[in-house]
Amino acid sequence: MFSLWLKHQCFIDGEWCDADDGATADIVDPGNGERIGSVPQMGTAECQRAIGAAQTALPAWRARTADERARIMRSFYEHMMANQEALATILSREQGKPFLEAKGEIAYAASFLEWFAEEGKRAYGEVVPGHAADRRIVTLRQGVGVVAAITPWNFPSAMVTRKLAPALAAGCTMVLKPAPATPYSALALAALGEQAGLPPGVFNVVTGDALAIGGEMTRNPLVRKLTFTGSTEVGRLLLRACADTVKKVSMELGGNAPFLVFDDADIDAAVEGAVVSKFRNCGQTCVCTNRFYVQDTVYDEFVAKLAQRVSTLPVGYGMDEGTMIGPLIDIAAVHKVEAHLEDALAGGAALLTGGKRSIRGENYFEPTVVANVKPDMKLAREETFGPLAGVIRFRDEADAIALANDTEFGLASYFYTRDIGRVWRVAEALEAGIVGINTGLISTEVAPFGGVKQSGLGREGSRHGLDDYMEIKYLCLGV
Ligand SMILES: NC(=O)C1=CN([C@@H]2O[C@H](COP(=O)(O)OP(=O)(O)OC[C@H]3O[C@@H](n4cnc5c(N)ncnc54)[C@H](OP(=O)(O)O)[C@@H]3O)[C@@H](O)[C@H]2O)C=CC1
Ligand SMILES: O=C(O)CCCC(=O)O
Repeated sequence: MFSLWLKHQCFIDGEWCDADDGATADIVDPGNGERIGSVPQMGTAECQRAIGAAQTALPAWRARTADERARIMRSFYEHMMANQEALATILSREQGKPFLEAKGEIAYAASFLEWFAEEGKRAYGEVVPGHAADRRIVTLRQGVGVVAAITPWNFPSAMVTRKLAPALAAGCTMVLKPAPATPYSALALAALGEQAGLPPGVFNVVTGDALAIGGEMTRNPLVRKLTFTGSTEVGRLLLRACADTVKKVSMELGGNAPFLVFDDADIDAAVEGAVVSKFRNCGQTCVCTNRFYVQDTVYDEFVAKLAQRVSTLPVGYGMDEGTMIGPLIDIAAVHKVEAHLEDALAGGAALLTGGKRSIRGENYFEPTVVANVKPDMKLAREETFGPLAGVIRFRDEADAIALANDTEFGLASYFYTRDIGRVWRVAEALEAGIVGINTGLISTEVAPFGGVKQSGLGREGSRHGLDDYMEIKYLCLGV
């Protein structure tokens, strides 16, 4: 079953194909260094063909009723769930996350198809009271057209469907460039979409050179929207590149999530929430907590309990039973964690648990907790994207809010308190698109996911996620 969905070719206009020059790139399991296989290393010409195919497929896909599209999407969802274990195996092997987490990601990824299949049926327009007795005003919501998508390696399945599902529901067609480290989950989705009945050209996947493919996607006037998840740095480049053809854009960029623990919080619950929000996917999630702030009076209790809990998290290969912390994606990611830890320790932080590479292999790093962290240390200023938790003290509510907002990012934030007045005050004051209150897990297909400040533009998931793939047209009727 694993190999059935392991596709080593790209998918353009309903055909499985190689790069024009036959070039390929090897894909390696980050957990054991084994070569899984190789995929085409495509460039400008192949991407241009994929965009052409998406443009050709657009009129017929757009002309179908929402219900016809929904039936195919529902079948796509069912194919995913029927193959959940095989897809999770591919995901865990190419990305490294524990198999159970990978299974969870497949269900999460599939949920977008199910949810948007239904939401597409509710893409209502409106009748606006006219401005003159002989005029009638009506709005239509129409799909934006051909969409280009660039997705990251940390959620190789869910970040695809979170973009693909609303696009399909809106009547759009898509060309996807998955991250070079994790193409197999995306290629498996192309195969499942084909089985579910997506017509040729509606969903195309090209793997290969980021600059060549990204360049074509941003330059080509047929592409009417670019949707991207990745770093803020690359997001800025893509935004600039889209300016010449004035594309609609969605940007899910970097985060620097604060996690506040007030003195009235349930500390044990806060520790559990902290572990979930920090160590999910080995800390490689844009909504992972990056900075913990704990009120003076409960600081010692919180750090002691957190360190104790973190020291019990089993590190191991993703496919091994019981693993909760898998490998990082590559050695560069390990170096980033080490640099942040070194900077903190040099500045006087105290290591409570972890602090070194694991004996499991070179991409493995022990889950780590450091106390006495200062707000100006690297681990609190930059996204670590790894299993390193640094804990900072705060005095009072105003202090906590000021510290939390002292960043150019604004994606997720979390806080624990049992004071209902504080719940409202802090939730309103935090500069973030997402606020987890007494929970460390905020992701679901039904809620609008996205950031403020330099964490991005637009929302994914929920009814707002459909809007990002639609344009409003208004009709002015003389009667
Ligand atoms: N918001 C999020 O979910 C994510 C945030 N990050 C953050 O970014 C840091 C770096 O991770 P990284 O994987 O390098 O993320 P990047 O943002 O660099 O890459 C994300 C995707 O964009 C592609 N890309 C890069 N440059 C271009 C370009 N000029 N045109 C088109 N596509 C491009 C990459 O391909 P290629 O690799 O071939 O360059 C990859 O597929 C992480 O440590 C983390 O802090 C990373 C991943 C996800
Ligand atoms: O952008 C990311 O890092 C993926 C977020 C996964 C989620 O929805 O929680």
